[in-house]
Amino acid sequence: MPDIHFTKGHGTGNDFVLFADPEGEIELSAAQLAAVADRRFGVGADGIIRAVRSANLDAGAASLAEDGAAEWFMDYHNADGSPSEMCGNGIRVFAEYLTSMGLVELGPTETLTVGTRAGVRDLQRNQRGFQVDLGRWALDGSDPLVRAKDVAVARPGLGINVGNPHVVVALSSLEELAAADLTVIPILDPAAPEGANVEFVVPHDPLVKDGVGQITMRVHERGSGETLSCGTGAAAAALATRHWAGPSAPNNWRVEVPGGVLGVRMWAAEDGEHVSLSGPATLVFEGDLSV
Ligand SMILES: N[C@@H](CCC[C@H](N)C(=O)O)C(=O)O
Repeated sequence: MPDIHFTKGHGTGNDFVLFADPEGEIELSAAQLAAVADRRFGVGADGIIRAVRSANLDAGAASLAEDGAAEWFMDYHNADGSPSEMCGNGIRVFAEYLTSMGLVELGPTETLTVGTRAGVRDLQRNQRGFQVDLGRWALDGSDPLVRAKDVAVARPGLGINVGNPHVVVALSSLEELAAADLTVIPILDPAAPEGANVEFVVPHDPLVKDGVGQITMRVHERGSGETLSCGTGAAAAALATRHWAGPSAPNNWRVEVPGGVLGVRMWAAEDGEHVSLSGPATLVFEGDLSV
């Protein structure tokens, strides 16, 4: 039964339990992770993040750290104990955690490279908190019909991968968005074999203000249920809205989520178009638990 010193943090209300396991000695089962994330019987969180040195990952995971390019690996699990490839809010909070715990030193203009199951990701501090390059994105062609409880008719969804899988659905008004019951898992047709995070988005009218696209979204996260924010989901929602809006749509987006505001930017890199996410990263308290 390991004793774990943890830190609780959040990014726009998407909250995490973080702990350091530099040597890679702590393997928690899905049931143990879910018990920590439980909001009544545990610490409570949307996700659990273990900080492990890439050099100490087991052989399978080590390939994901891309030959040690990143000193630290973000081992991310959802509230139900399932692993995910990537977490856009979590990786910013992870960067804040590593720096504030003195596990890495990061100058104001330096880049921190973090290993994830989706590959390595680069972060820098900015005026919002941290910016992370989520890398190349792709339409995944899944495009299921999506039915959410208390949304009158099934809607067409756009499947987008930003390191992890998303389906984005447009709703017509903020009233309709508020009425959706996202405590119930939205039904996808066809079903996604690996599951998907589902974002419901309302484009603002006018869509663009001062050159920046404006949307509001809510999300049902795979493995965690409705959360106050999802960073990769915000990126997917902005990408989907730009796709629907056509060629004149901007590359900078302001995404309102129930827990705050995130910034999304699409930009041309040597290997194709990347998408970046900016937002706050806040550490709240520390504690000890026996798992
Ligand atoms: N909240 C995260 C996404 C966490 C993982 C997701 N639930 C999945 O299973 O892919 C974010 O901020 O991106």
